[in-house]
Amino acid sequence: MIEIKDLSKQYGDKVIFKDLSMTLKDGEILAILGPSGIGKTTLIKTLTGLEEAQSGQVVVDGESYAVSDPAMTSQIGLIFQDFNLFPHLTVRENINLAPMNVKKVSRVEADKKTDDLLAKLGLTEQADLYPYQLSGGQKQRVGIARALAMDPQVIAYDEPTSGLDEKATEQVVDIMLALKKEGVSQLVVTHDLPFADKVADETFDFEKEVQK
Ligand SMILES: Nc1ncnc2c1ncn2[C@@H]1O[C@H](COP(=O)(O)OP(=O)(O)OP(=O)(O)O)[C@@H](O)[C@H]1O
Repeated sequence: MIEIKDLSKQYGDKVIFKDLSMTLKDGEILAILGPSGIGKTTLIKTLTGLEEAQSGQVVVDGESYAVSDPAMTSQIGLIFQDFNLFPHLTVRENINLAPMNVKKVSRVEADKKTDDLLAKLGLTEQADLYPYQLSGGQKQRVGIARALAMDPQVIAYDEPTSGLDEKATEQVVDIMLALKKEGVSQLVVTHDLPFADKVADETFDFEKEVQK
């Protein structure tokens, strides 16, 4: 279980959210809903260490961390809205990169895990292609494989269906539900309500819950 407690973030004088708290249960999909510009992406960025919060704690399985503690942020795998794949690396190299560079896993071991993830996500044939050779849905799935390669406690998605057609959106739904079956906890920022309806166990309405 992940508990986010009293998280506050401002950019300069502008308060984005104050004393925000939420709980993500094991194996649950929590959808964070709210209008554009309200601070959903900022929340995901503070939880993954891309933005510093003013204050807040995150309790992971009973252990409490300051929100910016890399020991916590490294447990959350982020899937970016615009995929953020490295354009000069193949699909395989994109997925292998963090396990090899950060976790110091051998290439043989990294390749083995990457092959498993590619098979699971229906990307085996794309292993040696570059991002520009992929569809939007395939790029999204590479982003998911890249996050999963680091064995995170939680997967966080920022608007995973934006720019995807219906079929690619359905594939994201299927992947998220399959990961849920495996017990992966997932956090998803979205303003795609039909999509949220399909995947979410719980919703967090930013507008209602967040004080400024
Ligand atoms: N680096 C920054 N410096 C200053 N203000 C910022 C910065 N990043 C975001 N903001 C502001 O913070 C607010 C929240 O932005 P955020 O991107 O988190 O919204 P959002 O809810 O994710 O919106 P969207 O659904 O459009 O992505 C916005 O008013 C935005 O202008």
